[in-house]
Amino acid sequence: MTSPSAVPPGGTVSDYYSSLGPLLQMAWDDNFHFGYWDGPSDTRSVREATDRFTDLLVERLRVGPGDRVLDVGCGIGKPAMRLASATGAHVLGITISELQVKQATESARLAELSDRVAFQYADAMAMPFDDAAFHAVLAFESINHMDRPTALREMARVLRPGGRVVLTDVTPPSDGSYRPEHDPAVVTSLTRLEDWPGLVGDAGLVLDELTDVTENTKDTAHRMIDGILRCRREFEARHGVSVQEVLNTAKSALPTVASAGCAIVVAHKP
Ligand SMILES: C[S@@+](CC[C@H](N)C(=O)[O-])C[C@H]1O[C@@H](n2cnc3c(N)ncnc32)[C@H](O)[C@@H]1O
Repeated sequence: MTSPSAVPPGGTVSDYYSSLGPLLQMAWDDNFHFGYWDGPSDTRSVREATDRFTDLLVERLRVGPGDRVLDVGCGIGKPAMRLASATGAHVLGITISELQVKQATESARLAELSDRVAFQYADAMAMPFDDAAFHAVLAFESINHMDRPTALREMARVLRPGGRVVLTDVTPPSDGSYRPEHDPAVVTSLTRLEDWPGLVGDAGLVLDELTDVTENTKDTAHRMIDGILRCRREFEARHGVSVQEVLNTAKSALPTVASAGCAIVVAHKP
């Protein structure tokens, strides 16, 4: 477990996760993404619901043993390890945070998956990989931190013909309250669900699925708040930093995510 550091003014995505990551791990899970529940009668825990969401994306990748999958914005590696275990594929996770590379690499070593799962620092908007290097690309709740057209073009470039891109995006609250010009966040931006067919087509990909899963992910916000309240004392004792301080430094992204929706996008390279 690492200790949080403050996000400097104008801080980067990497600063944001250095600050919020340790709190997310304690209050939520090592999966840094939304949970997926079938409805009010679904009693899955946060761990189960976040793994479930991973499984729903993994099945859409359609990969198997020997395939090479790129996990764009891999967090601390939990989805990549689950993907490799479930499919037998080789997975390379990239993130813009050196700290996450370190944590994810250590987790893969402990899980004895280092022969098939690796992590490296790389910017998804300028990837250091050859064209057509991967059979499939996963981007789980990471493209909201990127310039979408640039990131999608890069994903299309490194993908083999016939390969699939499977991603989730955070969508604006349906009440129209999201105002990009009022959001000082440098770390996240939202786009409407209706923009996705155009984004995919402009990147040279063919859209296979666009599903609004907001009804399934909407419990994420209140469960995360519950988690933060539950671990508050333990977090502050362990890290010597107040939870409020962490939330203040991360607040550029939190108000939007708290009432945001979620979409699954699947596309392939012709
Ligand atoms: C919400 S987390 C999701 C992590 C992981 N996919 C998961 O589901 O647990 C967003 C991730 O995107 C990464 N990220 C954001 N911008 C990036 C960029 N330009 N290049 C590579 N990774 C980036 C962050 O470092 C972080 O790992």
